[in-house]
Amino acid sequence: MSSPQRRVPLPNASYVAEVKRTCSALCESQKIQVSTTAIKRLLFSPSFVSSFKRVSGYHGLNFPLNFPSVLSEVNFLSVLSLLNFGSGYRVPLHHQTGRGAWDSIRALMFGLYLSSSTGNGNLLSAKGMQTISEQQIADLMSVNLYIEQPHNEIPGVSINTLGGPLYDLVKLIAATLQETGKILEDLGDPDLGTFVVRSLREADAAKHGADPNAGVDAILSKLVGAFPAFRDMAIIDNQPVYCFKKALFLIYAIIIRFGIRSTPPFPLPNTSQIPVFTDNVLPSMLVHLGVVDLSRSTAHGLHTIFPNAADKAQIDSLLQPLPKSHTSDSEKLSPTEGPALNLEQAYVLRAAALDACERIVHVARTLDPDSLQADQKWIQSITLPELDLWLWAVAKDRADYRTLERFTLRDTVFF
Ligand SMILES: Nc1nc2c(c(CN[C@H]3C=C[C@H](O)[C@@H]3O)cn2[C@@H]2O[C@H](COP(=O)(O)O)[C@@H](O)[C@H]2O)c(=O)[nH]1
Repeated sequence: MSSPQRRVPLPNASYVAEVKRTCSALCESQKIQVSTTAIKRLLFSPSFVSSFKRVSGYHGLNFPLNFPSVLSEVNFLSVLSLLNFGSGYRVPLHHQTGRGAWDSIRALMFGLYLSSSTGNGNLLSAKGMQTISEQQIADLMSVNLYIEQPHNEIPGVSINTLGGPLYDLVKLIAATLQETGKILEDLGDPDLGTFVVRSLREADAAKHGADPNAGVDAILSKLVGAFPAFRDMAIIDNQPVYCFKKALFLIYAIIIRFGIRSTPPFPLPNTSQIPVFTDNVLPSMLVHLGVVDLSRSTAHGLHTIFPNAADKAQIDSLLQPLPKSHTSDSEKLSPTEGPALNLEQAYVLRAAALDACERIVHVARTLDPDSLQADQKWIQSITLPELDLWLWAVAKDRADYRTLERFTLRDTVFF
């Protein structure tokens, strides 16, 4: 069988348009349904209305680190985005460290940054990224790379050997750092931040016409063109699909941090139409909240993966407001493993989530203003990144949401 990720052509110049078009087309050909009724049920639900502003307002990208320069912070955010994967290892990570994928990668980034400032050489430079060992990564993430296995010859005796899912994750991280560091070095760039700042400047210089996505297109094409770890795309049933979650996240992280300044240190692209950063959380939540309907999507067996998802009573209960006794910290249950998918299934679901978010924002924007009460008017102006953050963060915000299963895919560096 040919790999879905081999021989995928890069999009033509309109990266953003191609992301949106290919995700929508795949959603449609896979018979995934997103109805306006289901979208409105979410938008006007007590859960959404009562938590949207609070939950989508905290982006969590202000790090308590004393960056010596703007470039150093851009580099930090860029490498963080490069490593923003590992969702398939959430359960073993929680089991060993009490943290999920995102918090584990953040811990790793802190560790790499802080050890770089103690005279060990800059581990976040192109050269440094190539020197980091698997053991160093494991230590900084507080994961144990050894598993106990029964001794081959001596019954009753077990030995510790390298292995297990977290060893696989650490290998993926090490390989991603090494590969990216090597490419940067070959390009003559001292670090990823330098590459990103140059791309921002070149995107600005090349800006022409009225296309609001021209800037994001230009930066995406540079990141995706240069680094395999950003080439988040596949061919599913002969259709190309482009998600580019980490590259889009990187661009938006820069906007969040530097867009608030009256004079940003470098030109920033227009991100008003930036697609959501589609991972495993977004599609899983949209299925549980009754927006993405998989019941007719039989080609890749998606109709069976979340058996309770179409249960009306469950959807109704999830759309109720957060019960007072169940605030975020009251219960930190260890998550349970959701359905393990293959690459094709995962791309179809991620594409569906990306397209569903486009539709949600479109429905919100086109609500009849006369039908809205004064305290509902804000719904019309929700943005894609706010919706992304709400879906991602609300999944951790309520005890009942925390128990909802997310699908998993291991062995990927894309989400
Ligand atoms: N769509 C979307 N996906 C996101 C994020 C983030 C980071 N969010 C923080 C950073 C900026 C935001 O403003 C948030 O404060 C991580 N992930 C994905 O989740 C995956 C699961 O992780 P966990 O549940 O920990 O195991 C992780 O591998 C990664 O693929 C996001 O924002 N949107």
